[in-house]
Formats: sequence, C-alpha cells, structure tokens
Amino acid sequence: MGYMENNFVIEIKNLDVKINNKLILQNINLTLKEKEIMAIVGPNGGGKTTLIKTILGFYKPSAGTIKIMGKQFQKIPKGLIGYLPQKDLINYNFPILVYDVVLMGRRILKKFLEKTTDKDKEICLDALDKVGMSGYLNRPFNKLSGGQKQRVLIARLLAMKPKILLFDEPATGLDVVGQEDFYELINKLKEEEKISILMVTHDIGVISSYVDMIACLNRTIHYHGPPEHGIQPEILEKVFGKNIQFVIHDHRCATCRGFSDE
Ligand SMILES: Nc1ncnc2c1ncn2[C@@H]1O[C@H](COP(=O)(O)OP(=O)(O)OP(=O)(O)O)[C@@H](O)[C@H]1O
Repeated sequence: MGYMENNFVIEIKNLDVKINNKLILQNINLTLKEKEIMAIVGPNGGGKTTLIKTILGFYKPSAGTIKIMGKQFQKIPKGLIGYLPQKDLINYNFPILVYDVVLMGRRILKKFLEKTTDKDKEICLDALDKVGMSGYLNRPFNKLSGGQKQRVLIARLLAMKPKILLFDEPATGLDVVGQEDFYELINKLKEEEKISILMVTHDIGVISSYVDMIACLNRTIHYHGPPEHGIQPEILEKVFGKNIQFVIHDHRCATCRGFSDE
C-alpha cells in the first residue's frame, strides 16, 4: 500500500539493525501517521538513537524495510526529514547571527555556489515567525537562551520545508516552562504545517499530555499506541526493568493524587 492509502509517513517492518555484528534493534514494527506526534521512550542503551539514525539512513538495516512517505529510499531526499540531534552534539558557541543559522537550512537544499534568492529570505523569515523568533533576526545565536536556540534550530529545519521532524531528547536541559513551550510549539507545527514528529525522550512524566502515540523501545518495541494505555506498570516494567520507579506527573498520576489526598 502506498502513502496516500494509509497516511503512514514512516512505515517500519520487521527491522533488524546490527552494529559491529551485535543486534541492537530486533524486529521493529512501527508506523508514524501524517500529523502525528510520537514519543519513543525506553532505557539508556535501548536503541532509541540507533532507530532515529537508521530512519535517516546512517545505519543500514540487516533485515526489514523502512518506507518514508510510502517509498523505500536508497538515499533520503534532502529536506524531507528534519533532524535535531542531542544537544551535546551541537556547537552552540558558533559566532553567527540568528538569520544566518536559519538560512543554512535553505543552503543545504542548494548546489555549491548557488545564490540565495528573495524567496529563500522570505521562507527564512516565515520559519522564524512560526517559532516565535522573528524579533531576534540580527542577534548573535550564541547569546540566546537554551530554549531560544532550540527554536532557531527548529526554524532552520522548517526552512527546508520538511514533512517529518526527528528530535533526539529535545526537552533535556530546558526548564519546565521551556519544556511546555517546546511541546506547545510542536503541536502547533503539527496542526498548522501538517508536520509529523518522532522524538526520543526520557520525559515520560509529561508526554501523555502532549503526544498522540508512544513507542516503548528496549531492543524491540514493547508497546506502540496511545500514551494513556502505554504508561501502565506492567509495560513500563517490561521495558525498563523491575527496579525503576516511575512517577507520572499529570492529573492521572497516582502518586501525586496520593500525596494530595493526605
Ligand atoms: N556506533 C556504535 N558502535 C558500537 N555500539 C553502538 C554504536 N551506536 C550504538 N551502539 C550500541 O547500541 C546500543 C543502543 O545505543 P543507542 O545510543 O541507540 O541507545 P539509546 O536508547 O539512544 O540510549 P540513550 O538513552 O543512552 O541515549 C548501546 O548498547 C550502544 O552501546
């Protein structure tokens, strides 16, 4: 079935990934639909980053298939998927203006020495507007706060007009307000830009309020579905092991309710 029939922007079937001959991902079956936000949760070393990198084509599957917008690509077309890696992989001190960071998103799509046009400029300004950063156009990027830098980096991805965004631990290092702003922003992008979002996170406490689906990954997918069914003790124990205690900080949180009833 093609993309048009089932609305899957990502369709992963029976995927195995080996690194140095070691099976890191085993029999992964996962789908992301158009206009869906999915959080991948799981323990350290469970394979979350490996899955993201395999979707991007950095690792080759040893078995199974990955279709993006209904197609199996040898090489993912530039701009189709926007990827924001873990924060520690980004050099935040680069001396560059906010506008130029966003313009890099357009440059990626161009040939060497090809000029940027008024249309490119318009797209960049629009991308900054979408993340609420148009007032920061001529500011040095390295002087911004963590949350503002993240918004500018998202604008750089939006300038490529992607269909899918992949985030690796986007909320790490942001304060509570910054995290809420981030989740509100991605929900706006989903609705207004029709972008599908897949993100790796450790925040299982907040995701149930902001994401449509979760996938629990520890070498294989132990659960794939709406968060309210997935964040159950049996599933969490299966994915994370017996010794980890989870507190889910939202209105469904049994522990919090317990405290407030006292
Ligand atoms: N390039 C690599 N070479 C060797 N082993 C690797 C490589 N990349 C990942 N691994 C191994 O694959 C497993 C999964 O790693 P991965 O980084 O995907 O997990 P993760 O779920 O993203 O973990 P974390 O939450 O700690 O970021 C780990 O055992 C890791 O050591």
